[in-house]
Amino acid sequence: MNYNPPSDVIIYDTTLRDGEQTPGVTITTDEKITIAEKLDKLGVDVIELGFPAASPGEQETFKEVAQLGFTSQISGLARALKPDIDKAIDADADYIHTFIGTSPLHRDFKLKKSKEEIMDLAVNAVEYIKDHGITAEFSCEDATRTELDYLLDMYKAVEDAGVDKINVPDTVGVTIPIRMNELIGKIYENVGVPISVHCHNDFGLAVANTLAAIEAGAKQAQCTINGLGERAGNASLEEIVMALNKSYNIHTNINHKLLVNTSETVSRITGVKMPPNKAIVGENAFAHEAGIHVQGILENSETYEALQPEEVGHKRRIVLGKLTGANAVHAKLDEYNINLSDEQFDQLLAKIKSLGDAGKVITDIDFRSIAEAIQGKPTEERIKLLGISVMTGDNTLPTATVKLDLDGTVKYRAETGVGPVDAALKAIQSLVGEIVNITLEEYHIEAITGGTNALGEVFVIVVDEDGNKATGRATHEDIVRASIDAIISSINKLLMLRK
Ligand SMILES: CC(=O)SCCNC(=O)CCNC(=O)[C@H](O)C(C)(C)COP(=O)(O)OP(=O)(O)OC[C@H]1O[C@@H](n2cnc3c(N)ncnc32)[C@H](O)[C@@H]1OP(=O)(O)O
Ligand SMILES: CC(C)C(=O)C(=O)O
Repeated sequence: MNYNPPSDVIIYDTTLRDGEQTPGVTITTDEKITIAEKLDKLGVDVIELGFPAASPGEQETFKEVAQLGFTSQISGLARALKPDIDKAIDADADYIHTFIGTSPLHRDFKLKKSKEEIMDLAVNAVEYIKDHGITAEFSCEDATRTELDYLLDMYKAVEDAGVDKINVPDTVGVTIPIRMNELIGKIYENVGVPISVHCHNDFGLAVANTLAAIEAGAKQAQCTINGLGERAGNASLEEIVMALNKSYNIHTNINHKLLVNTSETVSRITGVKMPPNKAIVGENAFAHEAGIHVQGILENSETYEALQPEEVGHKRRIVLGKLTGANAVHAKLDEYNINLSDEQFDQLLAKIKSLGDAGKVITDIDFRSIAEAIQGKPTEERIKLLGISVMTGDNTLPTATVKLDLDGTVKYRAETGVGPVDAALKAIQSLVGEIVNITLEEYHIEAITGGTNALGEVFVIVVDEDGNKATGRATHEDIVRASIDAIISSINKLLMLRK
């Protein structure tokens, strides 16, 4: 095994190029600017902004963003063809990443060119970039499926042509860490310029392969925020950077505290939601439910956390459910300054367990309202439903009129929506907007008896502008009414916080 890790690693972010190749994702100029600003603040060394030859619009966007004067270098991808490189130069790229497929599959089926022809294209491309005084990075596309001798010859040829950095892509994510380590070790022995890697995640090994390459001497990691990219994506920037920091003590210029915020921005703009269990940035990355874990965390968070949430701009969450233990409940009661007798405490723990057994979600606000109900405190309802009327049908715009008692004042609002429930929700949102801004995070409806007069049970989770969540549940023969009752009950719980 090769072990020549550098003391610091260059982060080359390709969220705006390979990340934009995520099926279904397109990023407008303004959105590219927003993401590029975040990446620049995050401290990435190079931003691969796009492929200027792809279209006039892509070239214009590239030019606009490249002129914003970021600290990060701005790179453009180009085939090993002069017209592509010219488009990148005309778009003001200060760095050009050029590439050509080198594996037998790419040579014979895609490019239909000999090894020599491909080498000539690569050398000419690098020389052309360097003649323009621009930083040149060169990739042998599908490097991990290319014959080793030919691969080394290619990299040596572009080194002679003056390339600044070579990149080793595992284009279809087929390699494994030990092979990546061997490959980079061989390139490191034979080529003098800094080595970069670009790993795809087809077998879930992109980050492991990137780290294996760095162990063998790679100086740069190409990666994306949230692991976005073609097919199963690329190596995730946040995972690489934190593994380098924590497990290898290798420095990057990344400001770790901005990782979660950057991830959220990219997720919102691209519409690609992170699974809750995504490392570093997922909603559950620092969430704990099991009683034994929570007790450990409360004593010393390192018992069950490899890093502190604050280090990456995240927050720790203690989640309540059937696996909750007494220590967690004590901690929550302390947090909310609620004093219970031993008997009340046992009732509360039993209630949490029974809700958990029934598969119910228990937010912190639900917890507070259950604890206060056990204390015998009357639940204050700042919002009361006084009446609703809905109009819907084939040729009618669904409309709902809602009449509420809001802190003692009677208010009405009519709104339209895609259906009566949507219209009613909009009317409620607008009525309560002066005291709380709510969004509906989850909505489920279930028929709990049979027939057309079945009882419908509606379950909702609403979120306020500070991210506080409350659940609401209501049952009624009329599903519009059940929906409104559930939403109002959840808003009343949220408003408890503002007492
Ligand atoms: C692994 C990666 O992620 S690679 C980057 C992928 N990104 C993109 O493809 C960017 C978006 N692409 C596009 O807009 C278009 O494909 C363009 C503008 C680049 C090219 O469009 P077209 O000229 O219409 O060609 P098309 O896409 O159909 O085919 C690609 C051509 O480039 C050739 N080619 C592919 N890669 C390279 C390369 N690195 N260097 C030189 N030629 C190449 C192919 O052999 C094919 O040649 P042909 O036109 O003689 O058949
Ligand atoms: C252009 C190269 C680096 C690429 O995206 C790949 O091979 O996956």
